[in-house]
This record gives sequence, C-alpha cells and structure tokens, in this order.
Amino acid sequence: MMILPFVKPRALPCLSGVSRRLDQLNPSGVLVPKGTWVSQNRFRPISDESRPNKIGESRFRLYLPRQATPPSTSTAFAHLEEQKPDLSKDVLPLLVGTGGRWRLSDDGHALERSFRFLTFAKAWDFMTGVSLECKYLNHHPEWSNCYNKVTVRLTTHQPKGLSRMDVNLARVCDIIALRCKEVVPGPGPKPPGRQNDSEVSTEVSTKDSTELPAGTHKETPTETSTETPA
Ligand SMILES: C[C@H](O)[C@H](O)[C@H]1CNC2=NC(N)=NC(=O)C2=N1
Repeated sequence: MMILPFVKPRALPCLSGVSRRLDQLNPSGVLVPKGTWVSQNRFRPISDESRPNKIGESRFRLYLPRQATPPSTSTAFAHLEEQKPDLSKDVLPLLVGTGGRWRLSDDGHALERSFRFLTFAKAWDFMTGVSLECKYLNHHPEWSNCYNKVTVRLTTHQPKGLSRMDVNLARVCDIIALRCKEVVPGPGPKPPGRQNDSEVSTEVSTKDSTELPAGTHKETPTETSTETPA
C-alpha cells in the first residue's frame, strides 16, 4: 500500500465562497470550527497570543477580514486610538457606523451591545455558547438577560480598560448570536404575511463552516426553543 504525504493547502478554493458569505454576514470577523481552512488572502488569523491565560482549547478559531476600515469620529475612539492604536484598528469594524453593532462607552473603557433573539430559549442558547468560550478565553462579560434580550458590556478589570480580550470576546458574541438567529433591525422589503418588516432574524445555513461536525462538541447549546416569537 502506498502512503501519500498529507500536505495542508493554504486555502481551499471551495471554502473561500463560504468565507465571503460569512464576511458579509459579519464584517467584524469570522469564527470557524478548529481545523476549517479559511482563505488566507481574505482573512488573517488572530494569534493565540491574545489568550495568555487560556485554559484548555477553544472549539473555534477567529479570523479578521483583511480589508481596510474607514476612520471613526467618536471622541472615545480618538482617545483609544491615542492610547492603543493597534487595538483601535481591530475595534473599528465592531462599532456602529463602521461595520459593527457595538458602542464604545463614553470613557472608551468598554464595548457595549444588546442582542435580541426570537425566544428566551434562543437567548439562553446564546449565553450558554458564550459562557463556554469564556471558559477558554478566561475572560468574562458583564451581562444581563430579560426574556429574549441580552445586554453585554465588555471591559477588562486588570489592567483596567479595553483590551484585546474584550475585542475577541465581542467577536465571539457576534458570531454565536448569528448562530442563535439573532433578531437584528433591518429595513428590508416587507415579505408577504410578515407582521413586522423592520426586523429580520439572521440564520447561518447549516451547510456553512460555522456548523459543527455531527456527533462532536456535545456541550454545544441545543435548539430547545418551543416558544412563540416575542
Ligand atoms: C485571574 C484571572 O486572569 C482574571 O480574574 C481574569 C478573569 N476574567 C476576566 N474578565 C474580565 N472581563 N476582565 C478581567 O480582567 C478578567 N480577569
């Protein structure tokens, strides 16, 4: 029997389409299951140095789009840019107005955002998914939940202020929210029979690269929702 050497390609062409779709859904970055090949031309991996206190291993890898981002006019952002120029480059795509849904707190020390889901069960799934990643990141959100809404504030206590851990956790929250069918405001045309045309529920196709392989990762939150939408 002939044994062929296994050579891992830099990117699989068939997956770059998936990468592009994820990029459109979430311009602040992509979170893919470990081992997935992502186009190196379009995305740059976040190094593991950002997880200095990691316990165990995350089930995901984070990638950032390589595209340039427009400048922000926020005062808190100017302050951040002055203090942490490297970090501010990664914060920009997360912020409202420059591609994301997060807001920088007035003092520039925290990222804040609310998430809304179809049901309480989906909100719970989101919190469970984020909690599991927090374990690996060794970083925790300040958050609250009321029915289908989850409010998140990300800041670092030691050293005080905004850190790369907050930025990474913000991306994790965004992508897990996407998987939990977050309800996001959007203009969109009114589909026939829909009562509320100002909101859409985002959903990642079960065929794309955020899907976990069958039979693995038993701790993944399950789709338990039987409630009717709020
Ligand atoms: C000792 C341990 O590294 C710290 O307590 C970690 C845990 N999680 C944390 N979470 C947050 N949000 N900020 C921190 O400074 C922090 N520190």
